[in-house]
Amino acid sequence: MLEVKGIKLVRDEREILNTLTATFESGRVYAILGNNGVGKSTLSYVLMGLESHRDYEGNVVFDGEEIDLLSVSERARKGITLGWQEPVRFQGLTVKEYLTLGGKLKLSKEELNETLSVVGLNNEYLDRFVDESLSGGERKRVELASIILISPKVTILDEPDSGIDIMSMEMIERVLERLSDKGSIVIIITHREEIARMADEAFLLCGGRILASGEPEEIVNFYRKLCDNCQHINEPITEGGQIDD
Ligand SMILES: Nc1ncnc2c1ncn2[C@@H]1O[C@H](COP(=O)(O)OP(=O)(O)OP(=O)(O)O)[C@@H](O)[C@H]1O
Repeated sequence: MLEVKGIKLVRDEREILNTLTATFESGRVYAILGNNGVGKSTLSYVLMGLESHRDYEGNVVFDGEEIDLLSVSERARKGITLGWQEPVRFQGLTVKEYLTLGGKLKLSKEELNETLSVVGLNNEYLDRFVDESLSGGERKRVELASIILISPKVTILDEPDSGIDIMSMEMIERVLERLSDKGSIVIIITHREEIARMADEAFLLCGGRILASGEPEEIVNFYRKLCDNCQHINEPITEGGQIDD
């Protein structure tokens, strides 16, 4: 279980995250939904433990242990992995080398091929290089395959569809299903309704706090009603007026 307890992160005297509290359980997919600039990526950096984002108040608790003082690599060793918004690029490294972590992961050909098929690539990609000779969408798919093979305990996917065409929503759904079947806590950062709908639970973020949480369909409707034409970015207001602190 991953718990976020009263996280507050301030930049330029602004509360980018504002006493944010949430609980994430194994084998479940969570969508963090919200407009540009509401704090979605910031939350993922706090969970990852990026050096630049460890000056927060509150606690991140993973399987009962406070991990606030742990670095990115220490958290990664505990099984917390982030898929970046930008597709990966590694000069001189083949897809096969990338997926097997340079040979450290002992994987059969079948396992590699099967995982590539989940992300919609065939085995001819194994000898290709993970550089600009692959399209952004192809590199994104390779990265998702790599995350499946690593089997993280927590998978944070920042805009998993960036650089991928609309036809590939099914592929993203297959990836999320595979990760949650393996027992991962999957947290997807998105502003796409189709992706939020794939989750078991959704959180709507605004002004660095959770404005609403619950069934994805419900939250998506709430998001559409409240945020689509929002004129007061990061100043959450409900129909009843300003939200209290
Ligand atoms: N170092 C910083 N100094 C000042 N403001 C910052 C800093 N880092 C982030 N912010 C601000 O914090 C807010 C939240 O940023 P964040 O990247 O988390 O938003 P987001 O919800 O992921 O947005 P997007 O959907 O555009 O990626 C933004 O208004 C951003 O400008």
